[in-house]
Amino acid sequence: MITTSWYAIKGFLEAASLASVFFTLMPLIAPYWPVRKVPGPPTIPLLGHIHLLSRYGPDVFSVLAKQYGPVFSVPAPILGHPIHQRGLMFSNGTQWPTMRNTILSVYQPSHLSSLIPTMQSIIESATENLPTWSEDQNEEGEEDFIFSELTLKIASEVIGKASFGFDFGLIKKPSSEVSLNEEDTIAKDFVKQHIYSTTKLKMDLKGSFSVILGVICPILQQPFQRIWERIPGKIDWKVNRSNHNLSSKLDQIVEKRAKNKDRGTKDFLSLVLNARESDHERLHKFFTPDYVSALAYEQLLSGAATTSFTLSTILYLVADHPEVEKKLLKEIDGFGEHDLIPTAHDLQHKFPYLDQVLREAMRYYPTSPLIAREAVKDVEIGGYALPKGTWIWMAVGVLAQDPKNFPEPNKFRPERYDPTCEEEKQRHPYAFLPFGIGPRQCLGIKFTTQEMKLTLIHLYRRYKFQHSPKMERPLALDYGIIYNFKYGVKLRVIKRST
Ligand code: HEM
Repeated sequence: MITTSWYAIKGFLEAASLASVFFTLMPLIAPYWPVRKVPGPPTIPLLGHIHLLSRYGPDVFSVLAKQYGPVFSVPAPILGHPIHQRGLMFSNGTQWPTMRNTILSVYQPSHLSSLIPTMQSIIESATENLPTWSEDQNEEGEEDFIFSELTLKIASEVIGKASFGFDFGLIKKPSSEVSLNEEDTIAKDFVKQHIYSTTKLKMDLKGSFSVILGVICPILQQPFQRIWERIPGKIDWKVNRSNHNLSSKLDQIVEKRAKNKDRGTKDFLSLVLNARESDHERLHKFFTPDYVSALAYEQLLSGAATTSFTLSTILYLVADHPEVEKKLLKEIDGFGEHDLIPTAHDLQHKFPYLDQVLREAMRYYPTSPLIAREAVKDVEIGGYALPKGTWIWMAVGVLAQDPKNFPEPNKFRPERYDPTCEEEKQRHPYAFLPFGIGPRQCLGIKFTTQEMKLTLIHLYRRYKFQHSPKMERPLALDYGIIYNFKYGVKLRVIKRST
């Protein structure tokens, strides 16, 4: 049976691979692409449907957000590709406001603060035995550590607990603590399949003939894909099989949880299932089992790689800026004894410099360099006439490099976010958009900020970090729907004496 979750998963993989193929092929295709003129002064050349408004500065975004926010929806088709529209990320927007309001409770401060012990225990288990390096160690015996792999495990495990209520088993525990029931085993197989789909298979997809064809001639992609899916060994066949496995595991998880009436309210999946079983008939209609699977899976898709990427870039950047490291360690040490776990209130108010470091790292390496909207009717924005169906790609990454808003944009300087400094006061309010903007802004902002701060405080209380000699410069990135590291962030871990 074809399920919504299947579509959401497939959609994500295809969108991600299409985006990376797009970035690779665009410079080659651009000169031959028919350029369409939009009527109305001043004219913007549209490259097919692709349109980078960022060139025109943040003012366009403010118009978008203030006047037209509600008429924009996340585009279902990326590059004209018929991705299914019901998955959350790819939702066409008609049902989404109801969904968003319902699941918003999961992201409320009271629920988030109750997640601190869970997050903290995952962070502690994951980081207790890091391979450390000391100055007197010779180069032969040096330990290099691919930090981005660790942060991905932490971020996935946190989502596993917070969203699915499972221990995904990505972080090793003493064998005496491990006892697997049937649900744990399904959860482990599920996350293994997820990692395979979003890493190895996604990379393979760049070599998929149907995906490349989809970029050049979207109309031909589906028919070709259908043929390739039937030929064992072809990439489309592998993707199809992997999607099927992933989808059936996810459906099993949801089915088992739905049967469990003592599920409680601790994780996202249980909360959504409780909402479905509540008295609201409308919610019952919306939250079909397939939709619940897609929603839960999207937590993993949108929350793990993004958080992991940002955490790793912070460690990478701070390791390269001793003056930032010194200031940060002073703030963290000044908070209190090293075993004092900060509360949600502490995290929000007592680490202002850590806040600035986080923001500057997200400006320097934004996880989502592009955010898309589709005009659902003809609109005029900032004097530009955009016909219905136009895709508007907000290039957050380009904005974040604009020297008008970020003087010396190539410098990593967290102090630029100090609320008392002129640069911060004068900056355009929409110049910094790492979490998007408007009614479809990231739902996980508070969740991820809490998780990242807890992780960084725990790490910097115990360790300092240096770039490994094997760390490439500049950092090599893979371009897709979100950025990723080409070769990982390789660091040396140095135990702190205090
Ligand atoms: C550093 C970490 C993260 C970054 C940089 C990030 C960034 C983003 C961005 C740019 C968007 C699109 C917003 C727009 O179109 O205006 C988004 C959407 C979303 N994010 Fe995040 N995100 C992060 C972590 C998380 C986490 C941890 C979760 C969940 C636990 C999450 C859940 C979501 C959801 C559900 C959406 C879709 C919202 C909608 O369509 O209405 N994100 N995120």
